[in-house]
Amino acid sequence: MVEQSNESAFAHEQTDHASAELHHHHSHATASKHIGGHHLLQVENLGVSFSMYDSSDRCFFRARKRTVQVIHDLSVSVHAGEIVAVVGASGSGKTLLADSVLGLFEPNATVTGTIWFDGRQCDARDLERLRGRGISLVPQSSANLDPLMKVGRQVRGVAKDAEDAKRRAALQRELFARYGLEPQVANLYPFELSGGMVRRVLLCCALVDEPKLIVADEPTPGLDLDLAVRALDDLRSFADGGGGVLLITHDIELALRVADRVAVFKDGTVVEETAVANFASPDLLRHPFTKELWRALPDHDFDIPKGGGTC
Ligand SMILES: Nc1ncnc2c1ncn2[C@@H]1O[C@H](COP(=O)(O)OP(=O)(O)OP(=O)(O)O)[C@@H](O)[C@H]1O
Ligand code: NI
Repeated sequence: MVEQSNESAFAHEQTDHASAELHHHHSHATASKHIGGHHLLQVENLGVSFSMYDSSDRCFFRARKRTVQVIHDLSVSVHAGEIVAVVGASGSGKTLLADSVLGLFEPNATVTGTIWFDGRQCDARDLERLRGRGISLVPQSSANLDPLMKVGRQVRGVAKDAEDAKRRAALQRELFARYGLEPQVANLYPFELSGGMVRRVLLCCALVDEPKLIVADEPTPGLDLDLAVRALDDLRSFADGGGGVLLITHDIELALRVADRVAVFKDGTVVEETAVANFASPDLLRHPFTKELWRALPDHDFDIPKGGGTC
């Protein structure tokens, strides 16, 4: 049961008790400002909770609301040029983190904390405005494509004016060429695409908006290993071109192949944010859960691709 009164998503929080948060941050203005300006994305002390009717209470008229805290005290950051992988178990709240960064809030959600993007502190409305204009989502599945619209038109998206339409058309052709999609793919409908083509089309949809940050929510499930690796390579080249990527995945092996840093997500929070290079040895990992993840890796002499970022 969803409460419709929009009890408070972020925007509301910004006016009341998050104003306390704002003040809190001002009290260490230098540190916070430095952090906020230094990173492309900085999420600090994010909390997401939902108010719900208690399903154990069978009498409708007596139904009481309760609050479920799904994300608490979560901090994570992404520099320009960097892929930060958020790894964690299913159902632990990873998608809610993605939604929060994109300013997508359920009506029964209460979101607290601070999000900076490109040096600016953002409230819910700012994040909504940034969606597709700075921050773009690469969603998990073709369910995000319109089944009745040719993919070329979907990739080009909605243009502001004639000039923007021209720019988008040129960029769509360029992106198709870059990602190995034949020009005539633009005239196909989503059902005519293979799994690998869908993945590249979804990436092109995000890239045509020329974002600074891509949030990729589980971009690899359902792809065979070869395609999964190529999907991540595409994100890598975006980051190498100066973009930032928040890569949400439960596949730590793939994350270690492509990311610079890993944020380990457990029970609704990030318990450790560490350079990929630290996965070379469990002694370099701090949290017991991260060490556990390390032990679960099938092959411990994998290639650590690069030195990894430092914070
Ligand atoms: N609107 C909502 N009201 C109540 N609970 C919600 C709502 N949206 C999400 N949740 C709960 O939040 C929890 C985290 O969900 P989320 O989808 O973020 O997890 P996830 O880590 O992305 O999982 P997966 O790996 O399966 O994609 C789930 O238990 C879900 O039931
Ligand atoms: Ni998810």
